[in-house]
Formats: sequence, C-alpha cells, structure tokens
Amino acid sequence: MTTATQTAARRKFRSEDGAFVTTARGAEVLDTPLLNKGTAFTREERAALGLEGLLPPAVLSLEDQVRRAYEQYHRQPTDLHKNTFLTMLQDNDEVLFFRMLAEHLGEMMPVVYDPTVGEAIKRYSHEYRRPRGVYLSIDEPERVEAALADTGLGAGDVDLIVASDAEEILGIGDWGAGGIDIAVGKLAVYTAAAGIDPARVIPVALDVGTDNEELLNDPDYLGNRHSRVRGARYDAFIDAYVRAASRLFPHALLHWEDFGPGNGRRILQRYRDQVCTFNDDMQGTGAIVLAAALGAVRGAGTRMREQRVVVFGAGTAGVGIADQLRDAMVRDGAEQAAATRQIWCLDKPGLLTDDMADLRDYQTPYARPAAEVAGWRRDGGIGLPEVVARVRPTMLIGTSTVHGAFTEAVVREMAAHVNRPVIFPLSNPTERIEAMPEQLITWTGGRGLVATGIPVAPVTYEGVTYSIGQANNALLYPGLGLGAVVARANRISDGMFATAAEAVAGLVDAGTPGASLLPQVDNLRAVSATVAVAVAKQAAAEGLARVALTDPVQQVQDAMWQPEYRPVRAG
Ligand SMILES: NC(=O)c1ccc[n+]([C@@H]2O[C@H](COP(=O)([O-])OP(=O)(O)OC[C@H]3O[C@@H](n4cnc5c(N)ncnc54)[C@H](O)[C@@H]3O)[C@@H](O)[C@H]2O)c1
Ligand SMILES: O=C(O)C[C@H](O)C(=O)O
Ligand SMILES: [Mg+2]
Repeated sequence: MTTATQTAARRKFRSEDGAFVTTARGAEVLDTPLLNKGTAFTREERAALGLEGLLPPAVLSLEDQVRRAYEQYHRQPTDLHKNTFLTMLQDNDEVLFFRMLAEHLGEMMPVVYDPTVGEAIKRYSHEYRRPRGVYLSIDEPERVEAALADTGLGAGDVDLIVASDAEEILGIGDWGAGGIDIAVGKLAVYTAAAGIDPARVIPVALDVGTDNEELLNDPDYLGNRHSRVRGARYDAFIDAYVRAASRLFPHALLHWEDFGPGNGRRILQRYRDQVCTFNDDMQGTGAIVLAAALGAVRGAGTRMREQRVVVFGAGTAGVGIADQLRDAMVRDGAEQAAATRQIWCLDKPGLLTDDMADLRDYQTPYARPAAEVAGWRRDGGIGLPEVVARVRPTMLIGTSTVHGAFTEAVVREMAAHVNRPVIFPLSNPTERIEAMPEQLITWTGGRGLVATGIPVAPVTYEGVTYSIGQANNALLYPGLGLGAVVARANRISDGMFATAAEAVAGLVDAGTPGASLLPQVDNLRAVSATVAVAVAKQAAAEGLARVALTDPVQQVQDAMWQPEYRPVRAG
C-alpha cells in the first residue's frame, strides 16, 4: 500500500467499544493492514463490508491463520527470506503478524530484529516491496510537517515515533535509506514486547544522504543520492523534525536510533529538556547493561562501587554504558570523581588519555591523566592487553564493532586476577561481536559472567549449562516506552532509566550456576510490564507524569494492546 492509500484508509476507520467502524469497502478493507482479517472476516462482516466475492468461502479463526502462516514461515529457505515474509505479513494483516510473533517471540525476534534486520537493511532497496513509515528528506526541509501530516493521524493519535538517520546502523555503519527498517524493527519489538498499539506509532527515516559509496553507485538505491549533509543544514533539518513532530503529535515520545557518535549525543542534549525523548543506543543500552551488571555483581557477591570497568569502544553505546555504571557506583556510595576513575575507556587510538588532541567531549571525563600511564607499554597507543594487565578489571565491556577483539590472551589475563570476570561483548550483529560466549566461558574456566547483544544459544561447559542473557536494549526500551506512555510523561529522566534497570535486575537470580544475568526474551511481555510500572511510578515521583497513577499495575495492563481481531462494522 502506498503512504497515500494508507492515509486514506486510516482516516476510514475508528475505534468504538473495542470494534472498528469503517467507511472502507471491498478491496480497500483487505488493503488496510490494521483492519484486515483476511479469511477470518465473519459472514456478516463480509456482507456488510462488500467482501463476499473477494474471499474464499471458508471462515478461519486467528489460530488457524497463525498455524498456516507459521508453516509458510518455516518454508522460507533463509533468515532473510523469513524476514521478507514477515514484512509482507505485517503489510497484509498486522494482528496476524503480531499474534504469530507473540507466540514465537524467542524464535522470531532474531529474524524481525537483530541480527537479521542488519541483513535486511543492507538489502533494503533490493528487497523493497512496499513503503512503511514516513520518509523525510533533507532536500525538502519545508515539507517535513506536511510529510508527517500525510499519515492522516491527529494530535491525540500518536504515542511514539522512532527516527533514524542511519549513520551508524547497529555495528554495520551507514546504510542510508535502508535505515527505515531499524525504526520499523524497533517498533515491532515495542508492540510485541510491550503492547504498544501499532496504530499509534510512526517509523521515520531522516534521509540526509549517505556516505556509503556502494549505495550511491547502486542503480536501485531508493534514498537521496548524495553524500551526508552535515553542519547547520543538518541541525536545521533535525530541528524541523522535532518541531513538526511535537506540534502535530504533542503526546508522542521521540525515540532516536542509530545516529553517528557526532550527532546522537548532541541531539539528545539539545532536546531532552524540551520534549519527551531519549537516545536508545546511549540510554537504553546503558540501562540494560546496568541491569546485567547489577545481576553479575549480585552473582559474584561484590559491590557496584568496587568495580573496575574497561570499556572497549568509547562511542555512543560505550560512553552511555560508562555513564550509567558510574552513576550506579555513586548510588552505591562512591564519590562521583572516584567512580569515574574506576572506568577506563579505549577507542581506536587505545586508552583515552587527557593529552589526546581529538577526544570527543563526552569521552573527556573518562580520559586518564597522561602521567598516570606514562610507564605503560605502548604499541602506537596503549592497547587492550596492556590495559587489562595493568587495571585488572572486574568488568570488560565491548562496544567497538571489532570482531574478535576479546582475544584468548586478554580474557585469560583478566580471569587470572578476578574470581568472577564479568564480560559483555555487546557489538551487533554477529559479524561484529568481540568474542563468542562459548569462548569466554571456556577461557575463564566457567567463571565468566557473560551477556551479549545478539541472541545466542546456551553454552555447556564441564557439565554446566550457561544461559547467556541478551544485553540488548530490546529488553529495556519497550517497557520504558510503555511506562512513559501510560504516565504521559513529558520528559524521560535519568531516574527513569535507573529504575528500569533495577526492575529488570530484580527479575533474575544470577546466583545459581549457569543462570542468565537477564530475563529470557520469551518473557519479554512480563519484563516490559514490570519495567513500565517502575518507569511510570518514577515519572510520577519526579513530577513528570501528566496523568494520575491511581493503580499503575492495572493501568499498564490496560494499556497493552493485544493481538486479537476486533469486530469490524460498516460505518
Ligand atoms: N547490545 C546493545 O543493546 C547495543 C546497543 C547499542 C549499540 N550496540 C553495539 O555496539 C556497537 C557500537 O555501537 P555505537 O552506537 O556505540 O557506535 P559508535 O560508532 O558510536 O561507537 C563505536 C566506537 O568504537 C570505536 N572503535 C572502532 N574501532 C575500534 C578499535 N579498533 N578499537 C577501539 N575502538 C574502536 C569507534 O571509534 C567508536 O567510538 C555496535 O556494534 C552496536 O551494534 C549494542
Ligand atoms: O538494535 C540492536 O540490536 C541494539 C542496538 O540498538 C544496536 O544498535 O546494536
Ligand atoms: Mg541501535
């Protein structure tokens, strides 16, 4: 369906007592994914909506349809085919798509989301079938508001917008127009995991061009065919988006995804005190890693304030994690300056030190005094092996996109000095991960407390099976978003992330040998509900809620959209 017909169709139905009332008839009904039930339309609905000749005679249930769709899914030969199949299903019938996803969440998350979504993003212009979302172009900044209005949605109709400029998609870099798929994928997880109503969200591509020459030279490429615009024009475009989105949809939470390190933090700092907004890679990631770290610290029987943390890859995610671990050490009794000194950050030039000329502003607080490391071995810069040998870290975090960076020598050195080494290779997708959990468990003799960004199978080592938690922001942002929506929060605060992390950590018992540091993805709906309640309460406690929270547990439950067919009436 084109955006225009989607607009028309959206205007053509409204909710009434749990039912839909629509002025659409015939093929137009079948072409509206939020309305369409296909073979599950009842005889009465078929008669009323002009569908009698347009569907085969049998009337199926949603369960019948899920069974058939699941078989079709399994006949797809590769994960990319499966991803394409699911996209088409979503474009045809959203309830069916979300019901099947909900029933097979652990199995299908890696296909709709990370890691397969990375493959789909690279192939976007080639696998393209239908548009989904809003495409905003830097070449037409004056059209931003009109383009958002093209959705046909009104001021009270939107809870959430996910936007990406696609400069740093996962760990695979700049994928231009394909970046719309990370916004679509994140939103699918919001609905599957937290019951965010799929009719009340918008994925947005902020197309500012691309520096990916492969795309620029690809005749099929669907985005703006020029290099990335930067500087004042970029800022004005982002500003036009924020202003238009807040004017048209004053309740919407604005989620930023996969921006480059130069822009992500700057944008957040500019808008965080003006509108309800957060950066998922910095803050969502920081909070889920904090949750895993809290679980690990409990499992290891140590204290947060005693941790020595090495962060390898001091970009958007790495420094976002460092900030939240530092704040957690402070909450556990450490002085702010002392907590900051317990974190060592490395980037391309090695350990960050205060004599480096081109540190980014957000890296500066973590730069070590050059004098402190004057005697450390240099190989160009001070590399990870030397830092690990000197620092004897309790935690090693990977957000570098460097596959294999956590070598056997580095891990064995770390494990030689710490009882329960905490190791989180978080880079996505699989081709970027710093080490595989199986290696980490083996090299640490089963003592490692491990979590990854991608989903991985359990590891068996010397008779113990280790369940590997997925420290992916997908365990956090859906509940955070739901909590913010339920409270109608007007800002997203640091306190909301801290409380969300505590809520997730409270759901696991990392003390049992082999236990996961994080809840299982199959339990995501329950996790998200718990996070949402904590976040909504925190919003109220900080005076950021715009509705009264009389019974937050019930309010969260009531707000969760369920993948069930509603009656459709002709109106
Ligand atoms: N698990 C999660 O939930 C999660 C969340 C966000 C990001 N990530 C992953 O983390 C990785 C980084 O994402 P980001 O958004 O922070 O990207 P980013 O580009 O902002 O940061 C990556 C950093 O790694 C540095 N780096 C590159 N090569 C290096 C090397 N050889 N040695 C040391 N540092 C090096 C870069 O200079 C940059 O500062 C990606 O793979 C992404 O998928 C995971
Ligand atoms: O999308 C993910 O899987 C997590 C994270 O936002 C990332 O950029 O890697
Ligand atoms: Mg991301």
